[in-house]
Amino acid sequence: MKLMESLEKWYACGWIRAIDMNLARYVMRATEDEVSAVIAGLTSYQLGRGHPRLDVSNCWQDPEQVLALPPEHSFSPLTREATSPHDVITRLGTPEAVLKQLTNSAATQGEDSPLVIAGNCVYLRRYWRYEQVIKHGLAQLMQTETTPNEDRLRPLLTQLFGEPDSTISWQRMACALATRSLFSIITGGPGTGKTYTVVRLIATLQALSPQPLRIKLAAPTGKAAARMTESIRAELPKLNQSGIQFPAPDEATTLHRLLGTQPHSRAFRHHRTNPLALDVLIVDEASMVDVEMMAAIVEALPSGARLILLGDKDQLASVEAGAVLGQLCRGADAGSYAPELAAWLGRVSGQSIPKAMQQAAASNPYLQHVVMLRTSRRFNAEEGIGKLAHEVNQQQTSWLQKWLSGELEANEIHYFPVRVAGEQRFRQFIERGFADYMKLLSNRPDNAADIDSWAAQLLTQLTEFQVLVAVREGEWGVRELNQKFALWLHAEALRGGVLPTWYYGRPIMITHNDYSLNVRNGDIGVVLQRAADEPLRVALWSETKGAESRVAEPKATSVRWLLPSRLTQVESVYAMTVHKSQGSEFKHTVLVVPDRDSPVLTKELVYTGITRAKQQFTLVAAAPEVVETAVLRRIERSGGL
Ligand SMILES: Nc1ncnc2c1ncn2[C@@H]1O[C@H](COP(=O)(O)OP(=O)(O)OP(=O)(O)O)[C@@H](O)[C@H]1O
Repeated sequence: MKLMESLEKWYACGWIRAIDMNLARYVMRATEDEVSAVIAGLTSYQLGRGHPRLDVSNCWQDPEQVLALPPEHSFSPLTREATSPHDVITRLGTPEAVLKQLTNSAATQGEDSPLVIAGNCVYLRRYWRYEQVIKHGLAQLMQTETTPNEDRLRPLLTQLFGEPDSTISWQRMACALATRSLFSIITGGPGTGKTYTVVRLIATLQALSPQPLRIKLAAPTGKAAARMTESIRAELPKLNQSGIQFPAPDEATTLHRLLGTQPHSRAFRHHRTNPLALDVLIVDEASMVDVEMMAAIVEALPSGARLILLGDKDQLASVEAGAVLGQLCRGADAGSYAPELAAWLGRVSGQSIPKAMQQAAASNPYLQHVVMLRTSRRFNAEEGIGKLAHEVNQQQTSWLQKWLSGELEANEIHYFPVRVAGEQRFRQFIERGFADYMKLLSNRPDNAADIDSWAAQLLTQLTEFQVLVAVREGEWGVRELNQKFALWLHAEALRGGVLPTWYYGRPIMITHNDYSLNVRNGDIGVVLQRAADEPLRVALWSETKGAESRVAEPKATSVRWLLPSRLTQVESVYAMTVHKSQGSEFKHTVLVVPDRDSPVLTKELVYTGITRAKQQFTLVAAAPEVVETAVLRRIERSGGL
């Protein structure tokens, strides 16, 4: 079989996407070179899995593993006829021969060729360009020195963080470091004080600037932006009470809104020649930002503006290509600061950077601009959610095994073994979890004036108990569990046992952006009737007002109503995927791990699930060994930043 025929077979089996095959066919027509065509198809396929490039040497070492082929659940009868990844790779030639052939191919030559080679890696040109924009943009920001006068900074830090004591305050260090250049990252797990620090950083930057700075706050999703606004709103009065006054920033907005989406176009309104009007851009939940968005942010920054990224580097990366924050923070746990920088930080903070964290030449240059916050103020690192999150993040399974086997008593965290999803005990658990929601649902006020606040209560109630799942399909997938939960919870109302698409009390998640309706992917709503004789309507939070509203002003909660017929892409949200839960927190978070292992079960996924919990976390899993295997698997995203 010819190489292209093998690829066609993979496509017919559903192993690769139409877009991957079409690119391979296009390159084949344009170059008549099978090697270039197959590599183009594989590069596109890897992109669909979140990798901005195909790492040839890596892939050649273990093609099945690197390409995750054949897929876990390949039901196509054609599968038996498909050539193995190992066979296809071997027939392409050695990595050196393939790279040489690609270098001489029309597929990589000229400004408009579809592929680019960089070292041992192959990129689709667009994604190579995104990485270049980020690399060059960040390099420029990092090189722009803005080191303030030490005698001015030192007292400011003391005023904001108190007198230095013997315990190193990474928050103080983060604030100091961010004043030195136009780029910085503050990373840390939940409750480590990223918001606490950034509010003080805003105060510091305003105090150091001769004129008021235009500071913008943004996040990748509407939910994350709303949470950022809330966290900052809660933190501001504490500072103001201690006598520190500074102009409050506007409410956080989504990155899409900030950059200005345009109908039917990937391009934003703000870019290199029409930059944003701001002096400081602070991006929260930066782990969710993919390479394309990061390139757009960097391009749209006006000259002289500062970029500050906040986020948890250990969380799942965006489903789109690239794990930007993870790559920029490579090595942040160990820390690495140049001695000259460490000395300066020591002088302005009154505390010393540990010797082990001082190195003349760090392998990752971004680390000079990264501070990792290490102490959670919300969770106790020694027990409960904090301990579990820590052990999972460190991929330590001995404590986990003890907990899963019931040997350890633990507060806040519960392990609930469930063999099959239909189990009565599981049903009762779910019914208990949604009991308050269901009760509220059955208590619709008679007075029309109270309807909006009742709907707001219901929307708030949906953040009290949330089931998160790892996979979409199968008994433990989001689709089947949502159906099951709906039938359990609404058994009486749905007498025939059939679920209509729209029914009273259905909680929904919007699954795509619709700018004409002002709804965003990830927005949560609930289907209600404002009165018995009224049609069903979807209640949603009214979106934040962006630039018109200041964080210092009290939050005006409002609900808006849409007819279901206007919403074309929604899902029920009794359960949601861990990916969709990023940027949100729930009082009681339940993570459901399927009964069989799969490559999507990773420590990043489990960690992200656990850290969505504010007060209680329940792990539902049929087999503890699947959880352990997941914790031992890391996501390796190839990228060139
Ligand atoms: N140095 C500190 N002194 C006193 N309180 C602090 C300090 N740092 C943080 N806190 C408090 O700890 C809580 C968590 O901090 P914060 O919300 O800033 O964390 P975070 O990293 O932004 O959390 P997340 O992103 O998970 O919401 C807040 O109530 C904050 O006021």
